[in-house]
Amino acid sequence: SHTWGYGPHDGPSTWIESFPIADGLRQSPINIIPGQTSYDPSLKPLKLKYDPSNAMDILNNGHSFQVGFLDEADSSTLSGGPVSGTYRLKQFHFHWGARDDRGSEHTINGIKFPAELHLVHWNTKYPNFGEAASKPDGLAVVGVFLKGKQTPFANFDCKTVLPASLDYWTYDGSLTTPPLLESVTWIVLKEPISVSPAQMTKFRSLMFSGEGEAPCCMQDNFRPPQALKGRTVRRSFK
Ligand SMILES: COCCCN1C=C(N)c2cc(S(N)(=O)=O)sc2S1(=O)=O
Ligand SMILES: [Zn+2]
Repeated sequence: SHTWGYGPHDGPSTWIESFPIADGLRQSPINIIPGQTSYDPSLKPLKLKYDPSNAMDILNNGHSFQVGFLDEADSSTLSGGPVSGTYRLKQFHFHWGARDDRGSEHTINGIKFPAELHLVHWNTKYPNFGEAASKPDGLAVVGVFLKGKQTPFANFDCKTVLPASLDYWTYDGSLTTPPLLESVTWIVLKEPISVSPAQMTKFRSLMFSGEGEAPCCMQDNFRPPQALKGRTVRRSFK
C-alpha cells in the first residue's frame, strides 16, 4: 500500500518495500546497551533554548500528533552537545504503546518505556527544513523517554518537559518513520520524564483513522530497534 502505518499490512516490516533505505547503515531507533557505550569527554553539554511563543499548531498527522514551531529565526534552538552549528526546532511529537509495557522507539538494555518524545531540529547551515532533511548532518532529534507515574502534568511547555539532567547518548541515525532518511544525529537523554496514566489514556484515545472512517485508536506507533551495523554510541556522562 502506498501509505505506511503501524498495522499488520503497512507496519515497520513492510516499509522496506517503498523505502529500501529501511535496511540502511544508520537506521533508527536502536537498543542502547549502556555497558557497550563509550564515554566521550570531548562531548559538550547540550544547549537547548525554547521560546513557547514559537509554538504554532498541533496536528494529528495520521501516525502521531505533532506540535509545530515557527522556525524563521534562531529563537528555539539546539546547539552544543554532539553537533556543531545551530539547529532550529521544527516540531515535537510522541510514540507510545497500547499498554505501558511498550511504546518507546529507543530501548535501554531491551527495556521499553511507555512512550518517547521527539524534539526535531534542523541545521541552519541549510536554507530550510526540507533541504536539511536529506543531508547526513541535517537533523538533530532529542529523544526523551516517558515513564509512568502518578503526577500532575502542568501545561505543556518545552522548558518544563525536559528532565533535570541533560546527560545523553548520541549516535548517527535516521528518521524512524518513512522516508527513514539517514540524516539524524540522535541525542537520547538518559533521564526520563514522568507522565500520568491519564496522559497515557489521552494519547491512546487519539485516532489513526480520519473523520468518517472506522475508528482505529492511535497506539503502538513505534518502530522496533534496528541493527547497529558497526556504529558507536557515545555518552556525555561518566
Ligand atoms: C522532508 O520531510 C521528511 C519527513 C519530515 N518528517 C516527518 C516525520 N514522520 C518525522 C519522523 C521523525 S522521528 N520519529 O525520526 O523523530 S522526524 C520527522 S520529520 O522530519 O518532521
Ligand atoms: Zn519520532
